[in-house]
Amino acid sequence: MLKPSQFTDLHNCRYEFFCLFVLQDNKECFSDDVLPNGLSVGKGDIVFYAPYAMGRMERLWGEDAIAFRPERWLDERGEFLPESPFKFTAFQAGPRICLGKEFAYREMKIFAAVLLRFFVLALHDKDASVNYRTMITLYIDQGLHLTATARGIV
Ligand code: HEM
Repeated sequence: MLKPSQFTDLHNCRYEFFCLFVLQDNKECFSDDVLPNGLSVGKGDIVFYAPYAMGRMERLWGEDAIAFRPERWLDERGEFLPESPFKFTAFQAGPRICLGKEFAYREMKIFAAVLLRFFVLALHDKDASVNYRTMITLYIDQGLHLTATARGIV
């Protein structure tokens, strides 16, 4: 059985993953407007934003922005500290924020908890380089080959 702290760990990992590996999205302007940085946009303009780039910006996340460091989502007591969805944009923000966000997190945690409860996973080839293909959705080039060994059930 996973302890609550391990669920927190899974939650941090999800955040860290989505912060680094969501590519891009776009919006169409409903009316003429001015963005917070002073840029004017007109009705019908399409505005693209790039969570992939935002997730790597040191200005937003600090000097170690590029590092996979799930602890960054914890406060000093080790409790999960959610970030503004306008900064952590994987699920977007505002009235059209992803309706399935919590469902998606729950689903991923249950899947990971069950998988890790029954199997130990190890890289098939520890020396192989792991790269992703830059496409609309990111996936691992050539796949990530793992060896799954059943855990002894206690
Ligand atoms: C990792 C998984 C997911 C990611 C990264 C994700 C991300 C997003 C993003 C970026 C949007 C666009 C929001 C906008 O246009 O401002 C969105 C919309 C939406 N998502 Fe998700 N989503 C995920 C999973 C799910 C799941 C599992 C469901 C349903 C069970 C779901 C339901 C929706 C719905 C209904 C909308 C439209 C909301 C609206 O336009 O009002 N999503 N999602």
